[in-house]
Amino acid sequence: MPIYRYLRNHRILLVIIFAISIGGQVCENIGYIYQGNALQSIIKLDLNAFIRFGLTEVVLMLIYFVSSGANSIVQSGLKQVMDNEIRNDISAKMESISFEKFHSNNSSVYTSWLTNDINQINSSGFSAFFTNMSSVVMIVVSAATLATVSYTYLVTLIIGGLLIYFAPFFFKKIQQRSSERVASTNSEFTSVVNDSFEGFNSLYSLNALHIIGQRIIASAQNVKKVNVRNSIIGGSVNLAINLVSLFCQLAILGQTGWLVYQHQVNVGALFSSITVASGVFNGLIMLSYNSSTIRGVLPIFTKFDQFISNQSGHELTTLPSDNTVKIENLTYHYPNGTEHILNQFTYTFQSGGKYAVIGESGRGKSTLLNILTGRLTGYEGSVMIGGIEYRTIDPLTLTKKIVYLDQDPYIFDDTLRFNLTIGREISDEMLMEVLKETQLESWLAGLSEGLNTKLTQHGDNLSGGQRQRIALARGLLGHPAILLLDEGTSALNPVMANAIEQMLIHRKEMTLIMITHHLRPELAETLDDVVAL
Ligand SMILES: Nc1ncnc2c1ncn2[C@@H]1O[C@H](COP(=O)(O)OP(=O)(O)OP(=O)(O)O)[C@@H](O)[C@H]1O
Repeated sequence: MPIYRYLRNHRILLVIIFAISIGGQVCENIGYIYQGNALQSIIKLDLNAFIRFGLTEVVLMLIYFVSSGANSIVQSGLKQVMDNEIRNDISAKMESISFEKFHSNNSSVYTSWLTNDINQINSSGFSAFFTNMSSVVMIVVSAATLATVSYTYLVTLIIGGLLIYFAPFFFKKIQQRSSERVASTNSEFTSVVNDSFEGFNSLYSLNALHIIGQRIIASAQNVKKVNVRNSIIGGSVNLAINLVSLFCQLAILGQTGWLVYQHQVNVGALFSSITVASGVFNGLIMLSYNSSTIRGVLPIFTKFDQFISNQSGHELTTLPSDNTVKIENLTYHYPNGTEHILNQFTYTFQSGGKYAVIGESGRGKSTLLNILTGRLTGYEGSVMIGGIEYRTIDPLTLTKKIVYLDQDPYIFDDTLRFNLTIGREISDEMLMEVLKETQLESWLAGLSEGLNTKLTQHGDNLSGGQRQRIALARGLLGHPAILLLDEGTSALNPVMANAIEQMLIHRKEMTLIMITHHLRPELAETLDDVVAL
């Protein structure tokens, strides 16, 4: 089972938790025996023995409470560690995910994985495992305690135990389906909430902010419905187990009554036996219930594993020095679309050449750049860099050479420095140089905290032109061999746009392919070619 993958990494802590559980449980059970002895003493009117047995029981119970408390502290720390291990595993796989694979889900789905799903694994997986561990200890220690009173109890315990443990297996499939429904509805809900808030600006201008509440409430109703259904299923399983347990406890009561009647045990032992026997059955109920809860989190792991395992099998991770991009008979159609885009397009972009791509809206300009950057892979025809077919190259390797700046560059909720370096080691001198090239120098001079100025997510505290230039600056800092610009200067005034375009054109080694809707004559003159789609 996948949760054991994570538990196995912490064997020593698990042994400690197990040992504390056994110690605590032994104390609790001996405590019950002393309680029975105290009762028996008072029946015989032996006050001294009653106090002695009573006090011993109190001490034993205190030890049990302290050990339980200590155990839950250790368990809670360990659960957090394991939650983070799962998050790390998913994040690590994201480092090599293909562009298409990532976009096969809405980004809020990943948010839901790392929040809702991990919370569910924590509460229904790891917590249930620890409860199971103490249940097993409770069952074994309590059964052993009962056996010291009479071996005949063991027969009833074994039959009852099997019935209680296996009762939920009748509900296994229905429970699994219900838990899959809960996980997918939770992720849909996160997606709707995200989408509604992301659309705030558009809804605000349309005076339709009430739509946010409407969509969220409609989706929340679904969450409620599947959770209620899930609780009904869980409740039915519990009811079945509790009925079996009640039957078994009655059997133990009858058996104990018979032993007392036969003078084989005294009234004190009868009292302890019934208390300890209820411990066995409670342990069995918890074991059975939690085992089915653990099975319920399996679909979450299956979902993670399926997503993670279907990575692309491209082998090539180094590229030739020749950066000529040769396209032959290229046609693409989106998996969810019907039309053929770029019908049999053939063209060669020379290494170091400067190109503009023009064409009416919808002709496939952005699609072409997405293919050239390796983001879209399922094309027909051939695309080669330095004579090597793209299909044989790992798409992430292509991004080492090719930088693509799309129409909507993302600004992180972090400093200007981070937004430029993205964690790369780059000197301040180099940052200043690129800021000068992208005409951001005078803007930087006005920032009180300079490179350490905080930018907000999506760059809400920036103009469209500033966002474009920051994105261009961080792209140039990667020293791309090929720069693909999708309307990269559209938000700039013509003077600034011209200055930046000329700076890019003067980078001799770099191939520049830029989509533009407004090809100014002075730009067209300086280009090697204008590709019309
Ligand atoms: N993710 C997608 N799924 C399905 N169809 C898409 C997708 N993206 C684009 N298309 C379709 O592909 C066609 C080409 O789109 P593309 O964005 O490449 O055109 P474009 O020439 O860049 O347009 P624009 O100048 O308006 O940006 C369009 O008909 C568009 O509807």
